[in-house]
Amino acid sequence: MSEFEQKITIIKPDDWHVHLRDKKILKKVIRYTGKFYERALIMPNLDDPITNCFKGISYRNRILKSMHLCYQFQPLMTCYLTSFTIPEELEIGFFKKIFIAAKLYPYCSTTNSKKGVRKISHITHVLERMEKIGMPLLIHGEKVNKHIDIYAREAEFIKNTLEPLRNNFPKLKIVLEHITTRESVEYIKKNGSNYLCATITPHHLMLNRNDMFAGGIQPYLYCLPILKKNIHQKALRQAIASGNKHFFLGSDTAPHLHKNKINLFGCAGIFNAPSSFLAYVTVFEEMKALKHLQAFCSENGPNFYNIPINKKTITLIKKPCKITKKINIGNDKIIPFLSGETLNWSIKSFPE
Ligand SMILES: NC(=O)N[C@@H](CC(=O)O)C(=O)O
Ligand SMILES: [Zn+2]
Ligand SMILES: [Zn+2]
Repeated sequence: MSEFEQKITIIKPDDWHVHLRDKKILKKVIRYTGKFYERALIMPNLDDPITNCFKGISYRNRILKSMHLCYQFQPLMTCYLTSFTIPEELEIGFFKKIFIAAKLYPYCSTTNSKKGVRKISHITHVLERMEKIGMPLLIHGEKVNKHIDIYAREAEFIKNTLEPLRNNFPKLKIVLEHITTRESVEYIKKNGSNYLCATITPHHLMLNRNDMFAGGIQPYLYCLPILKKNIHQKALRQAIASGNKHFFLGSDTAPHLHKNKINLFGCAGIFNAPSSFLAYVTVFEEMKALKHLQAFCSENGPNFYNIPINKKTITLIKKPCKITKKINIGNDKIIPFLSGETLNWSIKSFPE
């Protein structure tokens, strides 16, 4: 694939980190993931988190019922770990293909993580079982307490939590979700394997913390882990441009209603489903690394999760594409990442 190409066809991508929420929001946002992605790994942090098989099955059914005819994708479910998670429940969920992974939210680290895990020692038996059965552990990797600087949470987590966890469970498959720092990139470059990979979001590739304060505070760019300094953004961009197969696509599309974004104590999360794929393409092109686009979007993820690579393809053409300005939801709205902006690439054809 040359850098001057006007048309690119790649294997249809999957999104390995998606928040769809529920009810009204689910119904409105779901089509945007279906427009670009063949499969999506659904995060379990609903207001009432998905903590067992029963909740996993009913949430998947609600997702399938909300699916738009033209824009279908396969939802792959995850289970939310708490201090009360029962290893047998996870094992049944994994073998019955209800869940393909379990998610670790450190207590109070992000949206809906109040039922998260306070100490790794509380889930030792769960992790032992996951290691034994080959069930991947997905991690929101931030160590949060009032003494740790918000910009240092991810590095502290790697040092104080992830390192010991990997030493104790060397055969546990782990995805460090939405990495944001140079230290994390280095860590994955050094230790990445079939047991350790990381996802990277389009907003952490395109933005740094200056953008959050450009022309006044920008609540729509507030997400967790928070946007970091430009040196970290640069390291993330170089990581994907290097073609290292231990990084893959996880958009962390995280819709929140406008009123909750601009509120006092506004919520963290960026809804990027309408723009995520085209944003990734833009960054790969800027980095002159389009030859690695397909592996990042469509191969490295399934290889890690041990599932087949998609058969369908998606074709991009070099034609301006304007990103949806807003999505109305009742009397409120959700504003997407890159709302109203024009990107250089459009989708040419949707696979049958
Ligand atoms: N990324 C975010 O800022 N928010 C996510 C949760 C998460 O992925 O940490 C959300 O659910 O809103
Ligand atoms: Zn997270
Ligand atoms: Zn997320």
